[in-house]
Amino acid sequence: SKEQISHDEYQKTADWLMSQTKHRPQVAIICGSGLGMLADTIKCQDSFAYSDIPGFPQSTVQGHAGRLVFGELKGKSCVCMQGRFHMYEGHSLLKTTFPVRVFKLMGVETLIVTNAAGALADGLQPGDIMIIKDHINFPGLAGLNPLCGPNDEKFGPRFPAMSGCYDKGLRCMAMEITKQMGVASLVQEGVYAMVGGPNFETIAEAKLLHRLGVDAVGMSTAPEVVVATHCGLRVFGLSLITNKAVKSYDVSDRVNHEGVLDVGRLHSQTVQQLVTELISRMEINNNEN
Ligand SMILES: Nc1nc2ncn(CCNC(CO)CO)c2c(=O)[nH]1
Repeated sequence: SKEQISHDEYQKTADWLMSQTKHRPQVAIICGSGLGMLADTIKCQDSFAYSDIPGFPQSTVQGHAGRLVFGELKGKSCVCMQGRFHMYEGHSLLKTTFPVRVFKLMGVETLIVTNAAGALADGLQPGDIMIIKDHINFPGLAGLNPLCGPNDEKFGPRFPAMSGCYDKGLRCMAMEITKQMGVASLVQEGVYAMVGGPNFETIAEAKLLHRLGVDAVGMSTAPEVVVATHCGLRVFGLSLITNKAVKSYDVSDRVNHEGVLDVGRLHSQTVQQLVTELISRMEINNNEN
């Protein structure tokens, strides 16, 4: 039978975390492959290994630490996932998106997701940043969706709309920040596609995705954004482009994870600066929860 996670299980994890830290985060950040050092810039940290958090899945991918870091970034209370969960690890989509609902129950209002992705658009090069304008959730289109099963009305509606799920205001703010950082030439908006993985896509699959209007491809992010949108979080997403997807049979290039992590480490500074500046500028509703 289909795995279900009860509201109480989310609540239990949220309550445990709120008993362990005084921080009440307004912003949650999910760090993608090689981008975990963003968490290291958080001030007054309280951090927890995923293995110590009741109900949390375990990270198994190189480049994904497995720590939940609470603290302050530019005066804003944040929680950062140093290491995310992927469908290809064998986690159910309920497990990969479990933290999002826990963040919601802790009072988080904005989710920032980052990932490493392969470029399909010709104008995107390794080291570039793609601000996610929208996504295509291929597993979700085939019914691999974290919202499948009974709907929990306490989180959101049975049939949630997804149009405009990547907040326009935050996207405009981010574009403005990249101009002021002097890196606007490395940044563009685009469509992100999630594929299941763990294998990288074939040449025919890369050509198909490109033909379908996809700009960057990865193996994460869409499920977390679907769950975040369902429960009313504001979402901002970006992809660090770590390599170009192979779209031609004439080349012998092959993508590998080590290369993905190398580019991630090389360019994590720019991602970190952009995300930190975005957090410092975003208005936060100081409504008491
Ligand atoms: N061509 C291509 N290049 C990529 N660079 C990063 N990713 C995202 C997947 N990241 C995995 C493997 O590095 C780890 O989560 C991809 C991808 O899916 N395809």
